[in-house]
Amino acid sequence: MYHKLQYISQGNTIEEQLYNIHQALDAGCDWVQMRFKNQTAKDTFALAEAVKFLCEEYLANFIVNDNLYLAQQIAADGVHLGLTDMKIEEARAILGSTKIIGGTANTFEDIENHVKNGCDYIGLGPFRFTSTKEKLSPILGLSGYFDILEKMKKNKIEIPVYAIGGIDLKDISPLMETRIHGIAVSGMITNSDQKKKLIQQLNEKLYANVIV
Ligand SMILES: Cc1ncc(COP(=O)(O)OP(=O)(O)O)c(N)n1
Ligand SMILES: Cc1ncsc1CCOP(=O)(O)O
Ligand SMILES: [Mg+2]
Repeated sequence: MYHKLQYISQGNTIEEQLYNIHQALDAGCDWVQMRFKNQTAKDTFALAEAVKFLCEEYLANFIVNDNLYLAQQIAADGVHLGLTDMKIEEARAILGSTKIIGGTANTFEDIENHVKNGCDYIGLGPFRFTSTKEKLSPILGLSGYFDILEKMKKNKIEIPVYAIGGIDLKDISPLMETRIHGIAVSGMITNSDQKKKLIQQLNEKLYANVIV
Protein backbone atom coordinates (compact mmCIF):
# COMPACT_ATOMS: atom_id res chain seq x y z
CA MET A 1 0.00 0.00 0.00
CA TYR A 2 1.27 3.46 -0.88
CA HIS A 3 1.89 5.83 2.01
CA LYS A 4 -1.03 8.18 2.54
CA LEU A 5 0.94 11.40 2.93
CA GLN A 6 3.09 12.83 0.15
CA TYR A 7 5.16 15.93 0.84
CA ILE A 8 5.72 18.19 -2.17
CA SER A 9 8.87 20.22 -1.68
CA GLN A 10 9.22 23.99 -1.77
CA GLY A 11 12.14 26.40 -1.98
CA ASN A 12 13.71 28.77 -4.48
CA THR A 13 17.28 27.55 -3.98
CA ILE A 14 18.96 24.20 -3.48
CA GLU A 15 19.65 25.15 0.14
CA GLU A 16 16.01 26.10 0.86
CA GLN A 17 14.76 22.91 -0.77
CA LEU A 18 17.19 20.72 1.17
CA TYR A 19 16.33 22.44 4.42
CA ASN A 20 12.58 21.98 3.87
CA ILE A 21 12.92 18.36 2.75
CA HIS A 22 15.24 17.49 5.63
CA GLN A 23 12.81 19.03 8.11
CA ALA A 24 9.88 17.12 6.62
CA LEU A 25 11.79 13.82 6.73
CA ASP A 26 12.94 14.45 10.28
CA ALA A 27 9.35 15.11 11.29
CA GLY A 28 8.24 11.74 9.89
CA CYS A 29 7.34 12.23 6.20
CA ASP A 30 7.95 9.01 4.31
CA TRP A 31 7.22 10.17 0.77
CA VAL A 32 8.79 13.20 -0.91
CA GLN A 33 8.05 14.68 -4.31
CA MET A 34 10.85 17.06 -5.33
CA ARG A 35 9.23 20.07 -7.02
CA PHE A 36 11.85 22.62 -8.11
CA LYS A 37 10.49 24.82 -10.89
CA ASN A 38 12.28 27.09 -13.38
CA GLN A 39 15.81 26.13 -12.39
CA THR A 40 18.90 25.20 -14.39
CA ALA A 41 19.41 21.56 -15.30
CA LYS A 42 22.66 21.60 -13.31
CA ASP A 43 21.02 22.81 -10.09
CA THR A 44 18.02 20.50 -10.51
CA PHE A 45 20.33 17.52 -10.95
CA ALA A 46 22.45 18.50 -7.96
CA LEU A 47 19.36 18.85 -5.78
CA ALA A 48 17.89 15.57 -7.00
CA GLU A 49 21.06 13.68 -6.15
CA ALA A 50 21.16 15.17 -2.66
CA VAL A 51 17.45 14.47 -2.06
CA LYS A 52 17.84 10.89 -3.22
CA PHE A 53 20.62 10.42 -0.71
CA LEU A 54 18.55 11.98 2.09
CA CYS A 55 15.46 9.93 1.29
CA GLU A 56 17.53 6.73 1.28
CA GLU A 57 18.84 7.62 4.73
CA TYR A 58 15.27 8.10 6.01
CA LEU A 59 13.86 5.11 4.08
CA ALA A 60 11.41 7.46 2.38
CA ASN A 61 9.98 7.18 -1.14
CA PHE A 62 11.36 9.76 -3.52
CA ILE A 63 9.71 10.89 -6.73
CA VAL A 64 10.54 13.76 -9.07
CA ASN A 65 8.03 16.31 -10.34
CA ASP A 66 7.71 16.72 -14.14
CA ASN A 67 11.13 15.43 -15.24
CA LEU A 68 11.02 11.75 -16.16
CA TYR A 69 14.55 11.71 -17.56
CA LEU A 70 15.95 13.13 -14.34
CA ALA A 71 14.03 10.52 -12.34
CA GLN A 72 15.50 7.84 -14.58
CA GLN A 73 19.03 9.26 -14.43
CA ILE A 74 19.20 9.29 -10.64
CA ALA A 75 17.16 6.09 -10.21
CA ALA A 76 14.43 7.79 -8.18
CA ASP A 77 11.40 5.73 -7.13
CA GLY A 78 9.30 7.47 -9.75
CA VAL A 79 7.87 10.62 -11.27
CA HIS A 80 4.74 12.78 -11.04
CA LEU A 81 3.37 14.00 -14.37
CA GLY A 82 0.74 16.67 -14.94
CA LEU A 83 -1.81 16.99 -17.72
CA THR A 84 0.61 19.02 -19.86
CA ASP A 85 3.73 16.99 -19.01
CA MET A 86 4.87 13.81 -20.77
CA LYS A 87 2.01 11.40 -21.46
CA ILE A 88 1.64 8.57 -18.93
CA GLU A 89 1.73 5.91 -21.65
CA GLU A 90 5.07 7.19 -22.96
CA ALA A 91 6.47 7.51 -19.43
CA ARG A 92 5.48 3.93 -18.62
CA ALA A 93 7.16 2.68 -21.79
CA ILE A 94 10.38 4.43 -20.78
CA LEU A 95 10.40 3.70 -17.03
CA GLY A 96 9.08 0.14 -17.10
CA SER A 97 6.73 -1.46 -14.63
CA THR A 98 8.72 -1.13 -11.40
CA LYS A 99 8.75 2.66 -11.05
CA ILE A 100 5.95 4.78 -9.60
CA ILE A 101 4.16 7.03 -12.07
CA GLY A 102 1.67 9.52 -10.65
CA GLY A 103 -0.66 11.55 -12.82
CA THR A 104 -2.60 14.75 -12.23
CA ALA A 105 -6.36 14.72 -12.76
CA ASN A 106 -9.08 17.35 -12.53
CA THR A 107 -11.96 15.25 -13.89
CA PHE A 108 -13.28 11.69 -13.90
CA GLU A 109 -12.26 11.42 -17.58
CA ASP A 110 -8.66 12.31 -16.71
CA ILE A 111 -8.65 9.43 -14.21
CA GLU A 112 -10.13 6.97 -16.73
CA ASN A 113 -7.37 7.89 -19.21
CA HIS A 114 -4.59 7.65 -16.66
CA VAL A 115 -5.73 4.20 -15.53
CA LYS A 116 -5.90 3.00 -19.14
CA ASN A 117 -2.37 4.27 -19.71
CA GLY A 118 -0.75 2.56 -16.73
CA CYS A 119 -0.68 5.23 -14.02
CA ASP A 120 -0.03 4.07 -10.42
CA TYR A 121 -1.78 6.84 -8.50
CA ILE A 122 -3.76 10.00 -9.13
CA GLY A 123 -3.18 13.51 -7.75
CA LEU A 124 -6.73 14.90 -7.97
CA GLY A 125 -7.21 18.61 -7.51
CA PRO A 126 -7.12 21.38 -6.75
CA PHE A 127 -9.23 20.99 -3.62
CA ARG A 128 -9.20 24.77 -3.04
CA PHE A 129 -7.22 27.83 -4.10
CA THR A 130 -3.52 27.69 -3.30
CA SER A 131 -0.71 30.11 -4.01
CA THR A 132 1.78 27.22 -4.28
CA LYS A 133 0.87 26.62 -7.93
CA GLU A 134 0.10 29.05 -10.74
CA LYS A 135 -2.55 28.45 -13.42
CA LEU A 136 -4.77 26.19 -11.33
CA SER A 137 -7.40 23.94 -12.93
CA PRO A 138 -11.01 24.48 -11.77
CA ILE A 139 -11.38 24.11 -8.00
CA LEU A 140 -13.12 20.85 -7.04
CA GLY A 141 -14.14 21.46 -3.43
CA LEU A 142 -15.43 18.60 -1.29
CA SER A 143 -18.43 18.00 -3.57
CA GLY A 144 -16.12 17.58 -6.59
CA TYR A 145 -14.28 14.78 -4.80
CA PHE A 146 -17.55 13.12 -3.76
CA ASP A 147 -18.85 13.18 -7.34
CA ILE A 148 -15.65 11.91 -8.97
CA LEU A 149 -14.98 9.16 -6.39
CA GLU A 150 -18.62 8.10 -6.67
CA LYS A 151 -18.26 7.76 -10.46
CA MET A 152 -15.09 5.74 -9.92
CA LYS A 153 -17.00 3.35 -7.66
CA LYS A 154 -19.88 2.99 -10.13
CA ASN A 155 -17.42 2.28 -12.95
CA LYS A 156 -15.30 -0.06 -10.80
CA ILE A 157 -12.17 2.06 -11.27
CA GLU A 158 -9.68 1.35 -8.52
CA ILE A 159 -6.53 3.44 -8.14
CA PRO A 160 -5.18 5.36 -5.14
CA VAL A 161 -6.36 8.97 -5.32
CA TYR A 162 -4.54 11.77 -3.50
CA ALA A 163 -6.30 15.07 -2.83
CA ILE A 164 -4.14 18.13 -3.46
CA GLY A 165 -4.35 21.90 -3.27
CA GLY A 166 -4.68 24.17 -0.24
CA ILE A 167 -5.32 21.27 2.13
CA ASP A 168 -5.33 21.96 5.86
CA LEU A 169 -5.55 19.63 8.88
CA LYS A 170 -9.29 20.16 9.32
CA ASP A 171 -9.92 19.02 5.72
CA ILE A 172 -8.52 15.52 6.14
CA SER A 173 -11.45 13.73 7.80
CA PRO A 174 -14.13 15.05 5.40
CA LEU A 175 -11.83 14.34 2.44
CA MET A 176 -11.15 10.78 3.62
CA GLU A 177 -14.93 10.19 3.70
CA THR A 178 -14.96 10.61 -0.08
CA ARG A 179 -12.80 7.45 -0.25
CA ILE A 180 -9.59 9.14 -1.39
CA HIS A 181 -6.46 7.20 -0.47
CA GLY A 182 -4.40 10.10 0.90
CA ILE A 183 -3.21 13.66 0.44
CA ALA A 184 -0.33 15.48 -1.22
CA VAL A 185 0.62 18.68 0.59
CA SER A 186 3.25 21.35 0.35
CA GLY A 187 2.43 24.58 2.20
CA MET A 188 0.85 23.03 5.29
CA ILE A 189 4.05 21.12 6.15
CA THR A 190 6.59 23.64 4.84
CA ASN A 191 5.05 26.48 6.83
CA SER A 192 4.46 24.58 10.07
CA ASP A 193 6.69 25.37 13.02
CA GLN A 194 5.58 22.16 14.77
CA LYS A 195 6.14 19.65 11.99
CA LYS A 196 6.46 16.51 14.15
CA LYS A 197 3.17 17.21 15.88
CA LEU A 198 1.48 18.12 12.60
CA ILE A 199 2.60 14.95 10.81
CA GLN A 200 1.51 12.82 13.73
CA GLN A 201 -1.93 14.49 13.64
CA LEU A 202 -2.13 14.07 9.86
CA ASN A 203 -1.22 10.39 10.04
CA GLU A 204 -3.74 9.76 12.83
CA LYS A 205 -6.47 11.11 10.58
CA LEU A 206 -5.19 9.52 7.38
CA TYR A 207 -4.78 6.04 8.91
CA ALA A 208 -7.80 6.21 11.25
CA ASN A 209 -9.72 3.52 9.35
CA VAL A 210 -6.83 1.28 8.36
CA ILE A 211 -7.05 -2.17 9.92
CA VAL A 212 -3.65 -3.72 10.57
C1 LIG B 1 0.47 14.42 -6.16
C2 LIG B 1 0.43 15.53 -7.15
N1 LIG B 1 -0.74 15.83 -7.76
C3 LIG B 1 -0.79 16.84 -8.64
C4 LIG B 1 0.33 17.57 -8.95
C5 LIG B 1 0.31 18.68 -9.96
O1 LIG B 1 1.08 18.36 -11.10
P1 LIG B 1 1.06 19.35 -12.34
O2 LIG B 1 -0.35 19.56 -12.72
O3 LIG B 1 1.98 18.88 -13.37
O4 LIG B 1 1.62 20.70 -11.73
P2 LIG B 1 3.09 21.00 -11.21
O5 LIG B 1 3.24 20.39 -9.87
O6 LIG B 1 4.06 20.41 -12.18
O7 LIG B 1 3.17 22.49 -11.17
C6 LIG B 1 1.52 17.22 -8.29
N2 LIG B 1 2.67 17.88 -8.54
N3 LIG B 1 1.55 16.21 -7.41
C1 LIG C 1 1.28 21.11 -7.17
C2 LIG C 1 -0.15 21.43 -7.03
N1 LIG C 1 -1.07 21.01 -7.96
C3 LIG C 1 -2.31 21.36 -7.68
S1 LIG C 1 -2.40 22.25 -6.25
C4 LIG C 1 -0.70 22.13 -6.02
C5 LIG C 1 0.02 22.74 -4.86
C6 LIG C 1 -0.18 22.01 -3.59
O1 LIG C 1 0.46 22.73 -2.60
P1 LIG C 1 -0.27 23.25 -1.28
O2 LIG C 1 -0.45 22.06 -0.40
O3 LIG C 1 0.74 24.24 -0.71
O4 LIG C 1 -1.54 23.92 -1.68
MG1 LIG D 1 3.91 19.10 -13.79
